[in-house]
Amino acid sequence: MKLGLGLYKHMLTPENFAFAKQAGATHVIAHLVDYFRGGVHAGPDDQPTGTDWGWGLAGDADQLWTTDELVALRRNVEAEGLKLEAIENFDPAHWGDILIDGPRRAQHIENVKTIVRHMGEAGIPIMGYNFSIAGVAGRTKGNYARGGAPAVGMEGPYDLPMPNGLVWNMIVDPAAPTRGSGTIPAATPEQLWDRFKRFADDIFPVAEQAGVKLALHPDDPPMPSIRGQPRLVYQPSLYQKAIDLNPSAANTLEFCVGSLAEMTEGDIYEVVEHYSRQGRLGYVHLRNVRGKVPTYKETFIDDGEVDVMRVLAILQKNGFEGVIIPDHAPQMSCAAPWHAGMAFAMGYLKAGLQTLGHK
Ligand SMILES: O=C(O)[C@@H](O)[C@@H](O)[C@H](O)[C@H](O)CO
Repeated sequence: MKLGLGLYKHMLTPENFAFAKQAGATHVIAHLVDYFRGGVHAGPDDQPTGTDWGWGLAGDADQLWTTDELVALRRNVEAEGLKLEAIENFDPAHWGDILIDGPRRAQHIENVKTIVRHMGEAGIPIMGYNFSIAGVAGRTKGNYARGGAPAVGMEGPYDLPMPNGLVWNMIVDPAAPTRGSGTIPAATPEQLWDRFKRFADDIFPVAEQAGVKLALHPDDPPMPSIRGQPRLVYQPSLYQKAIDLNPSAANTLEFCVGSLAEMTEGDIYEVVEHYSRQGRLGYVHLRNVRGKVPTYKETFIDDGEVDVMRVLAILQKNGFEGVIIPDHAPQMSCAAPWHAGMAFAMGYLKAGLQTLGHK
């Protein structure tokens, strides 16, 4: 097992790569979608929570990530003595119509094929993704964690219908907020699973050929529906449905222990055992929480309901050799809230890995 650090797009800098290295990381997971562009956020280093118009503006629909820029990113990470393990999240501007089965679905499928091929050419092995219509929506922020540290959680369901022009909690039609253009029709769970199966059937063969694995994140937060739209993996057993849907070696999991622990069903240790035994974990988000949806709260990694050391031991027992990242953490009261919170989480994970014999 290897320790990594996830960095948002605006944090992909030599200084933050050096921070990752100093905090004990050997790998980086890079977000290339700018969640903070044109939205309402407490601050750029914070986790995005957004407003009823989501996190902010999606990217340029016509500008896919090129092989050259992916190679440059990988080389920048390697220049600091780290490895680039994965890119996390497609840009809703590039793939949104796959999620809502919109008129540009065929083009968006070609976009994803192109991005996956470019990743293979650039030598980046994993693409983390979150197959969700409403996206990471409905989270709240508060002084939820130890010592009143700012953290993310949920304060109840979030059912406000999604306006047209919003997909995956980001604005894909910049004119929509001023034009007012109605709401997206509610899909059915069957329709969502059909969209996922068609995506899998179209993309996994291309990913296999490109030498890239796709890693599916569970719903965050893992509610059966958010904003009137169904969710795909909101209970642990649904991860198995996603795995069984397509036997491709490219079909792996972005195994978020925090989101899984927020689910109302399952025993987290049995869940970790069940999925790590199958050898289908692309990489792991290892963070801690108290409570379940719709009112869970994120905690410092040592202070939640999950015995993180026990999770590490199960992953080790089942031979997981991939990357583990804290994903996100409560912020700490000091000059560098995000970095301090992340450093605490990294130190804890590093100690846990060392107790299992990892350097
Ligand atoms: O704030 C964050 O970074 C999280 O919301 C992500 O872990 C997100 O859940 C994943 O990237 C999947 O979309």
